[in-house]
Amino acid sequence: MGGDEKVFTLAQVSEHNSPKDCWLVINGKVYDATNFLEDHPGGDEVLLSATGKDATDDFEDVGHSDSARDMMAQYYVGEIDVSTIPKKIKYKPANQPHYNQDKTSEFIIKLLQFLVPLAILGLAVGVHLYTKSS
Ligand code: HEM
Repeated sequence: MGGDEKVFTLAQVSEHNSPKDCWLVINGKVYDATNFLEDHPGGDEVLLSATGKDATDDFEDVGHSDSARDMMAQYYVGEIDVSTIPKKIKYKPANQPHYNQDKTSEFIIKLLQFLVPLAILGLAVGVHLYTKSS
């Protein structure tokens, strides 16, 4: 590129957010998809809802084909000033309480699962022997 490409801010791109004027930001580039809206195999609604933001993730999530990527060149209008795109908020999971670290209760349950049937069996044998002898 000769360095003469237009650089738009996200605010400028965001103004083009209607079916008659639809611009998209994908992989740092700005596309005027207005004439493509009707022909887009994924429908015009997804494209319109992808305006006013960095649509890279939405675009990539679909897993567009190489031919779809080749088509993009004809809609290219310039670059996005990346400093105007809000930084992605990384999801940071809250510190989870380390539950059940104490394995003692688990061990006692296992022990009981073994001992209780044994005790019942022992009791049954005891009762049997007792009733037989008396
Ligand atoms: C200028 C930009 C775009 C072009 C040239 C384009 C082109 C295409 C093409 C050719 C297909 C057919 C399947 C394929 O070949 O991969 C397609 C499908 C699709 N596109 Fe796009 N697309 C663009 C942007 C977007 C964006 C930003 C989104 C999401 C917000 C999107 C969502 C979809 C969906 C949901 C499908 C349908 C997938 C399916 O039903 O199998 N596209 N697109």
